[in-house]
Amino acid sequence: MKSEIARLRSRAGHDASAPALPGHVVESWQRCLERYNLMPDVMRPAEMLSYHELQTTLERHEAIVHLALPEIERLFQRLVDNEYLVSVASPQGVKLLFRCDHQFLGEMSAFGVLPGSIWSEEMRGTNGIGTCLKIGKPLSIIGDQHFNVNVHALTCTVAPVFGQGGAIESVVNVTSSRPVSDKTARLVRDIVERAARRIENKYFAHRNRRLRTLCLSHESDFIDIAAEARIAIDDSGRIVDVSSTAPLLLGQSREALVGAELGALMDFSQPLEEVRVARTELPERGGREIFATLLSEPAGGAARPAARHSPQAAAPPPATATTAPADTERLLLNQHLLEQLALAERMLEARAPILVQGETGVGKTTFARLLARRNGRGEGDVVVLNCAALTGADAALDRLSGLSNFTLVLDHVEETPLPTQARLLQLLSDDHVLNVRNIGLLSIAGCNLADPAQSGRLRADLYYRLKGTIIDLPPIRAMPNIEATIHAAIADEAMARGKPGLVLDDDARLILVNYHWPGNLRELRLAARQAAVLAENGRISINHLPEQIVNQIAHKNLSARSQSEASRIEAALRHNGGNVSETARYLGISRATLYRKIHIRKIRIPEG
Ligand SMILES: Nc1ncnc2c1ncn2[C@@H]1O[C@H](COP(=O)(O)OP(=O)(O)OP(=O)(O)O)[C@@H](O)[C@H]1O
Repeated sequence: MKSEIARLRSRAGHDASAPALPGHVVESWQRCLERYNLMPDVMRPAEMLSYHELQTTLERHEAIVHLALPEIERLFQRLVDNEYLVSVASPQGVKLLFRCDHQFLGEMSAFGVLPGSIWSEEMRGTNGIGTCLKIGKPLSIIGDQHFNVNVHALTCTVAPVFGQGGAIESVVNVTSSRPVSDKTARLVRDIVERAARRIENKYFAHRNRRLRTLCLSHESDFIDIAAEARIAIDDSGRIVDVSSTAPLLLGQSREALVGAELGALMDFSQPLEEVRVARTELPERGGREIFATLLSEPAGGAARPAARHSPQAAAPPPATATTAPADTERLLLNQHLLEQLALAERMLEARAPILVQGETGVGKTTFARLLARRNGRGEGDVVVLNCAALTGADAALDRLSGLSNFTLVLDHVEETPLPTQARLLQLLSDDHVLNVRNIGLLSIAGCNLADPAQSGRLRADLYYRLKGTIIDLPPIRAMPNIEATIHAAIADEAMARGKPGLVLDDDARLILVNYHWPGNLRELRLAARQAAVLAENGRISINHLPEQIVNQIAHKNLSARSQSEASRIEAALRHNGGNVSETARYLGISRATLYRKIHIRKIRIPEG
């Protein structure tokens, strides 16, 4: 074997005295030389999909792309300081999702690492994505383990995401062009693998959303979605689908598991639908404990098929309800938002009600719709009610009581008229009924309902019925990295107008960073749109920004960075008529802190 490797090394133009190669690299090199007839020093022209082909491919893989998006963002945020590029590839090796620091992008594109680039082993030789697709295992391809000498600077760590029947559905990949220590490589591999398992488990829940699915774990708290295995069961209690981790957890092959009776495999002491968590021990696994929890059930009870096509579920939506439109918005998914989304998704899956609250324009409705759409109950099964416009006797509420299997979004819940509050409470009070009818409950409030100043808008019993998990979406001015949010909004609007790579002049940037954004994301989006439309010669200057924003800030000395906070505080004080308490609340800081900042920065408090 040693001489074989040396022979391969010299045939592949590599240093024959270098450390031993892992087996998967040797086998891949063999394929490159003997099967694909590749030459190590000849790079074929970068194989790329056209823009149109990439869009079509993205649409084809829409479900997994959608589910992978938050994971990719999370991975990127974790690894960004180490200059990693994060991507998700299709089963054909096409980089579909792509997240990379823009400073690093030029360097990566020189290696042909771009959105839409194809990284099959046949075309590119040994590489993370291509070799993972061949062998179906997580792996790293480090530096000169790549077959082609032109990409020896890269280190790629990858993990497959498995779908139906154990086929690879996508590959999660992180790439760096910096030397990586063994310890870092191991850590990164663990992070990537866990991300792949989380995507896989979400995808499992999505594709089996019409079936009863069980979540299995060695831990009874089910906190770590990456450590869970999942199985889907049909009406007769037979296993019809298993996640890639199920064979390992249950000590049986996929082939043995699919088609088996759940009851013959595991003996739970209580019926699963009656308990939150059931426990069993498997003799095959040395009596090791396994915990199971019911993840989803088709509507109408355990042993019945989903009610999606039943006359009830197919009834037209109530008159004042709107079915949530397809989520076509290009969202700015920052770390905080992604974490909130992941938390809310998990809680909604566990049938806990969610209350989304925040100021105008922070994205509450968008968040709720995105969440409802992702909530394993299927696209289209979302009913949005504008509570401010409902009367207690509204026919929409009557019709609601006949529907099953959907996510109910209650918008402007703090403005619900009192008679409607009573009726809503009546409809939503029975937890058991909501579970059996498979109804997810999501409310949106334009204020903090727990705030003493706001409490009393809702009856206490209804508030506690809807409260569940609270998601507070922050205003832009309270975001830790306002600048990144602004740049992302500009880049997005620029892209949508076919003007990628627009640059913000320094003055324009300082104005946007210093502004306090009372209209939040709505206002930012519109300002970014105006700037992108009016920009000339690839630059956005002060003249391209909305005049009223410029007027509020322009008289400041914008060249001083320290002005950032001072101007934001001054603008916030003006916005609140000089009232310090209101302004402190508005900025999310204490009154004492605000006074201290006013004193240090010598800020003038405007007359009320
Ligand atoms: N995550 C996001 N990324 C980018 N833009 C967003 C995001 N969320 C919302 N927006 C933009 O902000 C606008 C307002 O969002 P949305 O209607 O969800 O806010 P809201 O908090 O419900 O506002 P209101 O309380 O006034 O109804 C949207 O039309 C969208 O353009």
